[in-house]
Amino acid sequence: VEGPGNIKNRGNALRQASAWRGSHGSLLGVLALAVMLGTVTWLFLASRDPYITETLVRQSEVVLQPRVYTVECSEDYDNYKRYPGCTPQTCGRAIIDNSVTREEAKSLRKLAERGLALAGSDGGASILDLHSGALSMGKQFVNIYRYFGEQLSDVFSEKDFSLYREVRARIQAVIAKTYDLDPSLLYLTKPTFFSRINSTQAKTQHDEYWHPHIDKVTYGSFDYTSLLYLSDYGADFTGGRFIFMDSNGNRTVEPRAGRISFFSSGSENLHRVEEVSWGTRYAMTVSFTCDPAHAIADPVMPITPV
Ligand SMILES: O=C(O)CCC(=O)C(=O)O
Ligand SMILES: [Fe+2]
Repeated sequence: VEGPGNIKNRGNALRQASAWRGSHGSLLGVLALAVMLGTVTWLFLASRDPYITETLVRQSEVVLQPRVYTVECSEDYDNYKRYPGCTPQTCGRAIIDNSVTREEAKSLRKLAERGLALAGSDGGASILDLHSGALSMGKQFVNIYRYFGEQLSDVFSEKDFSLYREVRARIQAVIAKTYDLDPSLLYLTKPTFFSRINSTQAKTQHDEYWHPHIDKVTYGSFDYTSLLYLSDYGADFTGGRFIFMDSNGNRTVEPRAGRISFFSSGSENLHRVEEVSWGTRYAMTVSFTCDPAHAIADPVMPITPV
């Protein structure tokens, strides 16, 4: 309950304010408006993730025809021999969800889980490369074929390797079809690997998967990069979106099990992976070169001596 004193005080204050407003009214109004506008703008910008500008495809969507985004090719390809029918002439990105089934993606994830359970990085990012045999272990890598030898027949089967080959061939076919290439002129190249990422703090540079990079610079032989996602953004993990870093903003792909994202590997497709904040993210990197000298054979089940 306000006493008479308070009412009097307020009366004085109001009188003083109105006298002041008499001479400075319009200036005060403009200032107040500017401060208000500034605050609203700041709140709006601060509430947005500065790295995300546009989502190309959400986890919940199912893309049944390749969703293609064309970007101008960089000059990177000029520094390499050109292979007609393969070297990118149209560059860009594309996403497709029905070339690999979710069942197949699940089987591949199980394969990756079993392989990575043999060791794994101390930091948040582990890889398993069935071609070279490289497997993250602690702060380094081991060669599974040498290190685990015969034990591997308890971990992998011929079926796992044939599934890899089958899926690799289907990815190759969809890339060729989308970019109007001769599929027989694309060759699998290295490295090709499964990745497992969680939110454990990085212990070595190998764990720092989130840095922006250009695959053609990082891996040399790549002309087309593809990623087959083996787990679901939002359900299996959070963070971990794939981000194309264009000069006019970022464009993201939300991983979905069975989703293939493929793109030309030059600097027109600078990209990074957002840090995983919760859960575990599995993916498979499968890339192709136009240069037969950089071709590798499909991984094969090691023959165990009898
Ligand atoms: O896992 C991803 O989404 C991208 C990985 C990547 O950029 C790479 O392997 O070069
Ligand atoms: Fe990459």
